Amino acid sequence: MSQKQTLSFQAEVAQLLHLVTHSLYSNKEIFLRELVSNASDACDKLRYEALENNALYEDQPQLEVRVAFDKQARTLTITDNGIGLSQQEAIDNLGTIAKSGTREFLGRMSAEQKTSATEQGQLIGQFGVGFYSGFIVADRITVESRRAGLAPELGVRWTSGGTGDFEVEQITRPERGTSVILHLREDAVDYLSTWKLKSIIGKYSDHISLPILMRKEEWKEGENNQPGEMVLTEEWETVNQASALWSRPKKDITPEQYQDFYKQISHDWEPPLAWAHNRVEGSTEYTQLLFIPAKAPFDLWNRDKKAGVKLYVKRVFIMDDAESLMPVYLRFVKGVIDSADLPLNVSRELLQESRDVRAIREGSTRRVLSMLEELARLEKDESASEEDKGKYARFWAEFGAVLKEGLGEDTGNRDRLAGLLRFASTQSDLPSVSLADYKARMKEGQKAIYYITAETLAAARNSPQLEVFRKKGIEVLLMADRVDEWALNFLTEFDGTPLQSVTKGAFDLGELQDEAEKKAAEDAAEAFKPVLAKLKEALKDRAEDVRVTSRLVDSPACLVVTDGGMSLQLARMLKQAGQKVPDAKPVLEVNPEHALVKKLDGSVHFHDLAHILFDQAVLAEGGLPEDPAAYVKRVNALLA
Ligand SMILES: Nc1ncnc2c1ncn2[C@@H]1O[C@H](COP(=O)(O)OP(=O)(O)OP(=O)(O)O)[C@@H](O)[C@H]1O
Repeated sequence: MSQKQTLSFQAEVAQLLHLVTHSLYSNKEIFLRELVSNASDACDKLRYEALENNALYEDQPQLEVRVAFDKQARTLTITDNGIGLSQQEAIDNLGTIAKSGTREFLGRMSAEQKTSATEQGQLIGQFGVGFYSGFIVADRITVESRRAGLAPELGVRWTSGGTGDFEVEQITRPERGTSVILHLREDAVDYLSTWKLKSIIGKYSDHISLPILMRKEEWKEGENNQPGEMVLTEEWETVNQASALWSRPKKDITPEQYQDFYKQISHDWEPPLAWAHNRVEGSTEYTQLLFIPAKAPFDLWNRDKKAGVKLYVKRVFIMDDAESLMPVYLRFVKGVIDSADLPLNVSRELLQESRDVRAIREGSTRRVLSMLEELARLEKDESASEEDKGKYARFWAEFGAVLKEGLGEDTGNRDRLAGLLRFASTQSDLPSVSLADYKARMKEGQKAIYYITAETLAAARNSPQLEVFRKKGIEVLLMADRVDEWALNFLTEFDGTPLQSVTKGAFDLGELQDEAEKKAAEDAAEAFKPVLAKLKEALKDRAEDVRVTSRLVDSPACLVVTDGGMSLQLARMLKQAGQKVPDAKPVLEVNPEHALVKKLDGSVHFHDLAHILFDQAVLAEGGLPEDPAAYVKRVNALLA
């Protein structure tokens, strides 16, 4: 390519650019953080590639980022001597967005048009606009670059006004690496100031492990009675600390620095809920700096998304999607792990097999669980601030459902995870009941932790199955997260007490029922036998069994499944997702005390009533009658 080419942005980029320039107004300065971060990534990449090919350093082994401005030309330029871009890479990387979930994100942004610009800005910030954030302050961006290892003539100039298209052409560029030249908008000229730029770099990029250089300024006395001013000299000075934050001693780092670092690596605008910074010694040595965010990212449910923990080896960046470092159910954790033992050229395959990596992963998982346990402890700590007390509830609201995946995924830590669970219950509208709280409130003689799963909390709360529990004042945990049913399969007991679904298995409150109640139930069952036999016959295609129950108080009937069977709700969910579900019939339980059930005996409508009972039990449980029209017909026949 020697000719200038004009190319169109991928549709998503054009959309994103529009959002960027319209929503990020209130937090303009982040553009510098993004561009410096890209420059630093480019240097990391060079260092990593150079492990195999030292020649890539050419004659410049000292990696650095330079920030310079030109008041006359109204430009701000960020230059790095990192890996650089080939022409094709410039077209591919600066014209498209490779991130997974982009389309969903943009869809959501347009769906949330009504939210305030600030909120939109936060969402975009989280998404990470990266390079394109330059257009917040620039009405034109020129990128000049040459990839390390390519001849000087194979440089590239990319330029765009940030609307529909961009131009690329071949240039000669002796220096390796990239310059991003921002042609500032009129309202962004205050960035043409050493003081301003230094303060932004200090705020966001201090920890970047490369030196960030700016030209030194000097005071120059005015001549001919003119006032003096600061002028730029030819000398460059380092304006950041240039030492990786995590490699500094804890005592030298302020909470603000931790928070700023977190914002830098996560693109989050909110400070994290908690962090842990430790040097782990022993057979495997590494440093971990891990953060728990306060807000879930837009793609939390994408289990394939990039993990949030970056891997470094002796402060050299290795990779940032090292899922081997964190289990999937902790995919919301952000941070850095810096190993002292792994080889620098560690490959993905090696990562998966390495004993060191396994030790790091286990250690980091335990560390995250400790952080969460500490937040949970603060909830009940009288001396904690209101903010600290509320942190675990905030965490749970954002990430609770993800953490539950761990019950199935991480058997080794199941007990600790169980301690972190929180639920709504018949005694608490808020999802704030822990299994330990529940146990402490159990009735005398109560042998199990009772729970119910349903499609919504309201459906769970109003389920007929809870009637007798209410009557007896026994608490039942209410669950309506999609993962609950699956996750609870893995948790059969807590601290020696079994968990029991109130919709599964035969009803047995054990010692919670007194002898008289048991006797009355047995008598009723005995007296009801002939009717049961008829019901079984009438419903033989739909119900596995029909039996008398004392779990109901106000409702005539309900459906249950056998112990260990799949709940009707899960079966429905799987069917909706197009999965095969074993065809198991539920058990119909009837309340012999209910007027409608009493009416059955000797009724001329016996057959219709039997089916209505069954269909109503389906409805009450959140499902639909198999044949809704037939149901309506039967009810109408009785009403007429
Ligand atoms: N200074 C640079 N040197 C080399 N390549 C760069 C530079 N800046 C950007 N790029 C390339 O452009 C791509 C897009 O950059 P952008 O900042 O939009 O996203 P990203 O860096 O991949 O994602 P994120 O900002 O969320 O980390 C980068 O992945 C990189 O390949």
